[in-house]
Amino acid sequence: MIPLYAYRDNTCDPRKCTAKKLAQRGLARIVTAVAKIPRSTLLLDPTAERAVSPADRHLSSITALDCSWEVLDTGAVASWRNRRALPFLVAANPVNFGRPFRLTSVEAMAATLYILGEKEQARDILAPFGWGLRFLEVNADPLAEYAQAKDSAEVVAIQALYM
Ligand SMILES: C[S@@+](CC[C@H](N)C(=O)[O-])C[C@H]1O[C@@H](n2cnc3c(N)ncnc32)[C@H](O)[C@@H]1O
Repeated sequence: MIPLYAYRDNTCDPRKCTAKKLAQRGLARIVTAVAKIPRSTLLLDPTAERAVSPADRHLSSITALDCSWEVLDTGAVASWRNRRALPFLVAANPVNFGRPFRLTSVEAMAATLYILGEKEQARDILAPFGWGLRFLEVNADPLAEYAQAKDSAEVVAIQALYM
């Protein structure tokens, strides 16, 4: 099991916040200050240059930046070493259904867990959401391929086949 964190700045609607729901169930831990984000974590940053890949298996935890897309500013975490973007995957959540790359925090964390080989944990965190397991169904083919890749470069090459 890989520990999950979400940095929350309270800019997203708390009623729809997927990270908050995970924390309420003990499936993730919320941090409210950038300085409290573990330095060794795999930080989910859509603007990062490197893609998540099985080569990240050694990293100690996964952290999502759980804020509104409108205010997402990754400048404050630019110095974190292990920032990663997810490769092409489509959202299954009702707000952005079918939209590539724009995932909720729980979808992003589940995709990362799946690529790192923690498939059961990925299912466990998606299960509390009505649409959650649909995310794994609609992305079954790319997720299976990304999980077999050697490194970030191979993940990026596979992603090109889906775009
Ligand atoms: C912008 S927040 C939106 C949170 C949303 N309100 C919720 O309740 O889940 C989504 C976060 O998930 C992660 N994420 C989503 N899509 C991603 C992608 N394509 N690559 C890397 N991280 C991603 C990032 O940490 C991003 O900041």
